[in-house]
Amino acid sequence: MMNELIKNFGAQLTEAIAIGENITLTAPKQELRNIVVVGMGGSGIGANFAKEFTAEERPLPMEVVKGYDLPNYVNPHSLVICSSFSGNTEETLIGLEAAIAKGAKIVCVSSGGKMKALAEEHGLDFVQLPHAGSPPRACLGLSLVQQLFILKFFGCAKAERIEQLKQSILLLEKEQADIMEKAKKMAQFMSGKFPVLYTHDRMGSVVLRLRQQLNENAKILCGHHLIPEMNHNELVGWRKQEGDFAVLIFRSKFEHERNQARIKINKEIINHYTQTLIEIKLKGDSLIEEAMYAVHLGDWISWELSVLRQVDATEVKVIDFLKGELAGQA
Ligand SMILES: O=P(O)(O)OC[C@H]1O[C@@H](O)[C@@H](O)[C@@H](O)[C@@H]1O
Repeated sequence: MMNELIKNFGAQLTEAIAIGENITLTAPKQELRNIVVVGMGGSGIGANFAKEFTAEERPLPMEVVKGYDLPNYVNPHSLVICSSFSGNTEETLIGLEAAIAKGAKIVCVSSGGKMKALAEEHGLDFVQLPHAGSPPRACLGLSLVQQLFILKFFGCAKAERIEQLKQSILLLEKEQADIMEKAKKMAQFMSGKFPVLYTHDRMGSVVLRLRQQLNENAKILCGHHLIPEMNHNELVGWRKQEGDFAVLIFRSKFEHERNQARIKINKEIINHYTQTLIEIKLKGDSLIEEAMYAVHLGDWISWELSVLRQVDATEVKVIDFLKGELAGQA
């Protein structure tokens, strides 16, 4: 059941750190100049988090690819991390094959599938994830933590980030009951409304994650955007809205001070058009702790909404249907 998997998030982070502390990676043959992570859905988003968590210290540019095409600049000076929980996602496998052809330094992160077979065939670094067969989105902790360890190995993440992950586990343990209670209330607040999620640009992965979880677990559409960029477009879109919205603004201690000023004004403006706007203050002493707190709260919200809407949180039959149709057209 999805609620059991959600409940296990802290334990999953612990398991992931133990795996990360023991991974074996090999040094690149060429000096690295850039990083590309290829991954879709629940496996791609781990890279969005890892990119934000290492923004301060990472000396190399990092791009997250969620599609068929690797950037033209990928070459033997690139680190390409391919992340697919099942190891069978079409776009990610095509990206992996392209990275092999371009001679990039490659690390694969997967529980098995075709990705593991390709990694073995080409002698690539491979990080083995456990729990094959689980829904990839319920294994975010596993893939995200491995990406941080991989970045650390290549000199792109501070050791402190792992310590902050450990702190997050303690925070989640402490806050578990409160988070579950909050999630219930939030789900009631959001029920029957179109959720619009906002936060600041240093933690965009948080709202992207919640959007994905609301889509797949609660089976609803959702919008999300970031401040300040949404001040240059989406804010105008509020002017002639007639829908029923639930606006959630995730507040963080790590907002740029100008974003703090922006959020205050944004709230006043949006409140003219909808009264159903709430702020969620994220707990935690680091960006990583705040983000893990938000992931856990958001996952529970998606679960509670699935209960209210009487939908099965686990099934994603329409994605399976789509994949079947695509296979028929190969
Ligand atoms: O992590 P992998 O297996 O590549 O899956 C990536 C994504 O694939 C989709 O089709 C769904 O199954 C998503 O829930 C999943 O996050």
